[in-house]
Amino acid sequence: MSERLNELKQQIQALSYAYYVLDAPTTEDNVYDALYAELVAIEAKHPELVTADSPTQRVGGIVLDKFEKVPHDVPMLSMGDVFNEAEIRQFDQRVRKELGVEQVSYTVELKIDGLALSLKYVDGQLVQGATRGNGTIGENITANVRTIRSVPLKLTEPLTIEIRGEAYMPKRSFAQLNAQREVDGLALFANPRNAAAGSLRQLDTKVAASRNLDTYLYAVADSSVLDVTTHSEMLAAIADLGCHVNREYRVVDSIEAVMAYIAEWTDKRSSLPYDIDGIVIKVNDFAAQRQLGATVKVPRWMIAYKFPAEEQST
Ligand SMILES: NC(=O)c1cnc(N)c2cc(Br)sc12
Repeated sequence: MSERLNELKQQIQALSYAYYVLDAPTTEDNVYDALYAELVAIEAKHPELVTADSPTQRVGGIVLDKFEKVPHDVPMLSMGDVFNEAEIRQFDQRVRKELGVEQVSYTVELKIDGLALSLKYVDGQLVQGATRGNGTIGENITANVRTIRSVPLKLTEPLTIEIRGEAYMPKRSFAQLNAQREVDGLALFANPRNAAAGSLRQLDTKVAASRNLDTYLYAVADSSVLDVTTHSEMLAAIADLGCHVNREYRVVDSIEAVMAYIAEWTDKRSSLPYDIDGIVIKVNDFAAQRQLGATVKVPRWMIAYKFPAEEQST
């Protein structure tokens, strides 16, 4: 029986990964539903065989009375914002001067307009999900994070690692949620970011599970756990571990190429199924990042170019 149970868990996990992480469903919903129903039935008969990484354990039906505070051993820093080309060029000049080089490789990424998230794994098992909080103390929202289908409950490797990123609500989920709140006479959320934050701060996990949240993961608290020397290699490594990584990142070798990427996504951002509020520009090489270091509040090797505030439609 436990053999069939493990087979079902692997099959369901593979289908769920394809659907929620690769955004490429490989089977009809009814096939998934039948496998899931069989797993639920076997676990109901053999509760001793239920494991924390079973797909049935995502919505625990837990109602907390509060969120406990948890420390971030490695502070979750924010980043400096820039608003125009001149400031981007100043960043590039400072970086090349401090590194003593003519040319620097940058990783450019979409800045997801969501809520910063920390995911701690021990031997590959998800043991804690937390908010950024003030950067050194966050809130333990593990029960809610487990309900996000793109968050792996178990990594493909038994690593002990802290992976960070953004939880967000897709635009379509936001529109559906506000439409239902309108019908129910409830206050509407102002934007998907507030809706995602409000959903993850729900004490009732069933509510969080109903909000169709998603994640894009883009950092590791201690990259020495992985055999990587650059940010782009790290992104590929956490994608291989089963994390949802945004595919639009690029490695570029000039600030001109950074500008071109910004121009491209300034035009295309409204067509994305999720909100972005800027472009993140990072020195790609980890040794160079260490050489540049950080101020008390922000790293000196990355900046966020923020899009101009959108005209509010009247
Ligand atoms: N890809 C990234 O690095 C990224 C994307 N979206 C965000 N909201 C943030 C925030 C920080 Br801090 S980094 C980052």
